[in-house]
Amino acid sequence: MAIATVAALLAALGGALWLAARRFVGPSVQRLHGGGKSGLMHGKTVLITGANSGLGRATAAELLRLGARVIMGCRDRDRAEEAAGQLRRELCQAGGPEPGSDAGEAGELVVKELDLASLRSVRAFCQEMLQEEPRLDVLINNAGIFQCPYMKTEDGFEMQFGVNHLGHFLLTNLLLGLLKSSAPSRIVVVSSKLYKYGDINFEDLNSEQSYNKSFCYSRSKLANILFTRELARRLEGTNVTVNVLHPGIVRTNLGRHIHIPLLVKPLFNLVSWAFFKTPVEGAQTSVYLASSPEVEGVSGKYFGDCKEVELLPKAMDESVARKLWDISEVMVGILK
Ligand SMILES: NC(=O)C1=CN([C@@H]2O[C@H](COP(=O)(O)OP(=O)(O)OC[C@H]3O[C@@H](n4cnc5c(N)ncnc54)[C@H](OP(=O)(O)O)[C@@H]3O)[C@@H](O)[C@H]2O)C=CC1
Ligand SMILES: CC1=C(/C=C/C(C)=C/C=C/C(C)=C/C=O)C(C)(C)CCC1
Repeated sequence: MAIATVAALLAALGGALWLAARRFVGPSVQRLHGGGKSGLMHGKTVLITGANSGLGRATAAELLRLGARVIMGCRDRDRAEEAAGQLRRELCQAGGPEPGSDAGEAGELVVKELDLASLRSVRAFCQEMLQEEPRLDVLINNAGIFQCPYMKTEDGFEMQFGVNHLGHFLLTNLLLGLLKSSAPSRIVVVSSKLYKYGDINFEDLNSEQSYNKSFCYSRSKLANILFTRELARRLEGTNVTVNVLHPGIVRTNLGRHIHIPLLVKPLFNLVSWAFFKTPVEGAQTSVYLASSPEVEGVSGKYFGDCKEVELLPKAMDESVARKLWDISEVMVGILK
C-alpha cells in the first residue's frame, strides 16, 4: 500500500511539474496555423451544435474572433445564453476588431434551441433555420455525450447513438439544401480516435440486447466517420465539402458521467490539467476545417491537429457506410 501511495504522489508531483512547464513556460494558447487572420470569416454564417460548453464553446469563440456570424444550436437555452454572454464579453475584452475597421467587424452570436435527442426538436430547429437564415456556410456537428448510463432518446434510440449520430444525421440532411445554395460551403464532424474500438452492430444498434457504454460511444464515433465518408461521396460535384476530426483529449465537461471517487478526484483534476488539451487547443482542428483556405475543396478526410490522419479499414468500408446511411434514413424518418 505504501508503494502505491508513493507512486500516486510522485505521479501528482510529476503532473504538477509538467503543468508548470506547459502552462507557464510555453505559449499560453497553442493556436495551430496561426488560427487564421482576423476577418477571415466575415460575412459567413456558421452553425455549431453543442456550442455552450467545451469544444463547441471554444470553436464559437475562435470563429467569432474571425468575424463569423455564429449560431449556437443548444438544448438548454439558459446555459446557452449564459455562454453567449460570456463569449460576447470575452470578445470585447480581447479587443476584437473595431467595428468598421479594415480587419472586418467582430462576429455576431445567435442562440437557437436544438435537442439532438429529439427528432421533433431537430425538425423544428431546421424549419426555423430555413425560414430565417438566407445562408449557411459552415455546419459543425460538434455536440456529443460520452459513456452515459443506458438511456433512450425521445424516439427510442440508445442515447449516445441517437445524439452523436442520428440527431446529426437528420440535422445535416434537412440543412443540405441551404448548404448547397450557399456553396462553396463546409460540414465539419467532430468524432474521436476512440472510433477504433467501435463496430456497427446492425442487429442491435440501440444496444437493447446488451449495453457497454464505452463500445456504444466508440460505435457512435465510428458512425460519425462512416457518415462523413458516405456524405462526401454523395456531395461530389456540389461544392459542399465534409470532413471529420479527432480534437485530442480535451479538458471539458464530457467526462460528466464518469464517476470518480471523491478522494482521487483532485488527482484526476491535476492529471487532466497537466496532460489534457485546453478547449481552445482542442478546437483548432474544427476551426481549421471550418475556415482555412488550405482545405478548400478537400472532402471525406479525417484530421487530427490540423493534419490529415490515416483511418482504419473499418472506417473506410463503403458498403457498411452505405448500409448505415440507408438504415439511418429509416430510423429518422427521411422519406425517399
Ligand atoms: N473532450 C474530449 O476529450 C473529446 C471530445 N470529443 C468530442 O468533442 C465533442 C464535444 O464534446 P466536449 O466539448 O468535449 O464535451 P462537453 O460535454 O463540454 O460539450 C458537449 C456539448 O454537447 C451538448 N449536447 C449533449 N447532448 C446534447 C443534445 N441531446 N442536444 C444538443 N446538444 C447536446 C452539450 O450540451 P449541455 O451542456 O446542455 O449538456 C454540450 O454543449 C463531442 O462530440 C465529443 O465526442 C472527441 C474526442 C475527445
Ligand atoms: C477532465 C476530467 C475528467 C475526465 C474526463 C475524460 C477522461 C474525458 C475523456 C473523453 C474522451 C477520451 C473522449 C474521447 O472521445 C474526470 C476524470 C471525469 C474528472 C476530472 C476532469
